[in-house]
Amino acid sequence: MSGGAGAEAARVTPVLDVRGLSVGYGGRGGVTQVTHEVSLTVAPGEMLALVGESGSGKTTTAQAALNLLPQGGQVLAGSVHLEGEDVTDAPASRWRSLRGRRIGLVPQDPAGSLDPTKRIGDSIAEAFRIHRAAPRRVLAGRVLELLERVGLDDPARRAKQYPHELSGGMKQRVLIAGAIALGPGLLIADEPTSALDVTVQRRIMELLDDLRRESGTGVLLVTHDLALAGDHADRVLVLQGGRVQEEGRADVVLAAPAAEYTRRLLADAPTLATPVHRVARAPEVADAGVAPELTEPPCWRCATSR
Ligand SMILES: Nc1ncnc2c1ncn2[C@@H]1O[C@H](COP(=O)(O)OP(=O)(O)OP(=O)(O)O)[C@@H](O)[C@H]1O
Repeated sequence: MSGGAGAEAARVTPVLDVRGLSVGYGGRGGVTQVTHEVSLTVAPGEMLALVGESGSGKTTTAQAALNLLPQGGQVLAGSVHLEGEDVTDAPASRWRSLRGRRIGLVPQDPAGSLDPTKRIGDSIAEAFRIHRAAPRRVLAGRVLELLERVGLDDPARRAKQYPHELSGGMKQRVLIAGAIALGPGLLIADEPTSALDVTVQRRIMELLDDLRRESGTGVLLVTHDLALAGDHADRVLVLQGGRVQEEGRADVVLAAPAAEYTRRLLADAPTLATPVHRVARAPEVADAGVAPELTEPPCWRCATSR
């Protein structure tokens, strides 16, 4: 776990405040409710992990917070506040402005999320262009700064490359660069590392940790991976069948879960048996092209088993 926003964070306005959110899917034939009065907050600089088995409502909750529910999805009750602004019923035009500027999205599939016909630099510049957020003369420099910020070596060369010339981890770094381009207060990361191998996965999570520490960006992490949540999130919120089962500090909930459902999830989580975060790093092999970096994070699992 890292970040340490904790109690201090509770006193400031959350970057995301979801209250009593119920979502359903359907049409004329009727609506099936899939989440039930879910409430959560993400403070500046904090990472909250939404965990739960497949179908528990993690993605639906994150999509509702972004106002990006798929067709047929509808908010049945509840509210969403972004940095104190009630955006529950905000019009589409307001949401277009909020996404990118105030909320960044880190997608699950880096390979499928970049335009294969666009150079990396142009993809990142797109965020500035859409929001008219940087004059043309400074755009190239801003793109290079971002590529450097997310740990890519030789930013000038990377900016000219196409997605197929980059590894999966590097593509995810590019997408993170695009997501943070306009300095949003909140990043929503839905299984951001599930398509990556373990070593690269860990370095991407460390990058997210660094960004939130340096910029105070809050992160809502959607993951089915309890080990990942335990190693990186400040707090976890456990969903089952669209209902909150428990919520609390990640180290506390995962070391001593109060809910029977969380105990079962932990018992069924094979990765918890192996401290994957302690796997020896071989960045030059697994994540070539990424600048060397980072120190060893503290380990809640080792601490609790000592
Ligand atoms: N587009 C959709 N249309 C109808 N039902 C949907 C749709 N998307 C999700 N659901 C339903 O909503 C419920 C919650 O799904 P959701 O994808 O939010 O769960 P999840 O916890 O993110 O699962 P996973 O980890 O598999 O992504 C499930 O019952 C699912 O079948």
